[in-house]
Amino acid sequence: MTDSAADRRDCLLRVRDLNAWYDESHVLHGVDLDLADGEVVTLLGRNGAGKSTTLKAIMGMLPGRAGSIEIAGAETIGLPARRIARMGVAYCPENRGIFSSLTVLENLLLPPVLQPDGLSMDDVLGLFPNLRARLNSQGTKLSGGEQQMLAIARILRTGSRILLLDEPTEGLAPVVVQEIGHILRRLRARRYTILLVEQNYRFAAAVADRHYVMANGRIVDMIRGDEITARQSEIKSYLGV
Ligand SMILES: Nc1ncnc2c1ncn2[C@@H]1O[C@H](COP(=O)(O)OP(=O)(O)OP(=O)(O)O)[C@@H](O)[C@H]1O
Repeated sequence: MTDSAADRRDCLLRVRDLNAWYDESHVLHGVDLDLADGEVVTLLGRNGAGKSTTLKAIMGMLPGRAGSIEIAGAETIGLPARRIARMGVAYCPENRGIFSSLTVLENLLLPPVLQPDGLSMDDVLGLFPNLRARLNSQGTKLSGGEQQMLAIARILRTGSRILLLDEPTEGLAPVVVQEIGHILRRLRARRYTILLVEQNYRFAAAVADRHYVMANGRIVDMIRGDEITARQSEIKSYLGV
């Protein structure tokens, strides 16, 4: 991986030799990855490869981590999650983290606005018109797709510009997956920088600029968006599909 001063300047998120542990269990073994400002990149890989752990480590949610994670040139490896959030990083967990006893509006208002360029409520609801119609519905009444949209919408208000999204399409019907894809393309057009964990490489191909493949806690390959068709059989074998 190149590492000149110019490359580092262009890099909004730069991860080097990232190691992570759950108690005694060593799960990440030297992850290296880069995201340029405005890039959408996926982490592909089989179950247990370390994709979710990579997102959690970048967000500062794992106490056991070592290596380097730079955000816009600032080292964050020793910082707690709340400080990393203030630097403009937001994490959307696989379980979506919607509070079922709160309404859509209350869920939307929950995370604090941390950066000046957070979207207004009107902007957010413009991106997610389904949510506008359901503002007073309780979290439990939402479909899986609506919950996913709410989880993404909620972090856009905070002003974060680096979005870490863990499997946003998991368990959703194909038509809803398409809607999520449409939203991610709109966020890309607005130059959000997105690192996305995905199992569905066809979906990944439609939304991302590049793809890192993970196995056994390491990045084992990088696939450019324009290579995905030519390298399809290789990708299938990486993913075991
Ligand atoms: N809270 C935890 N405590 C202990 N081990 C964990 C924990 N979470 C994940 N692991 C282990 O860490 C490894 C990496 O898991 P991770 O969730 O990052 O994989 P993944 O690539 O995201 O796959 P999946 O899609 O299955 O979540 C796996 O071996 C998993 O069993």
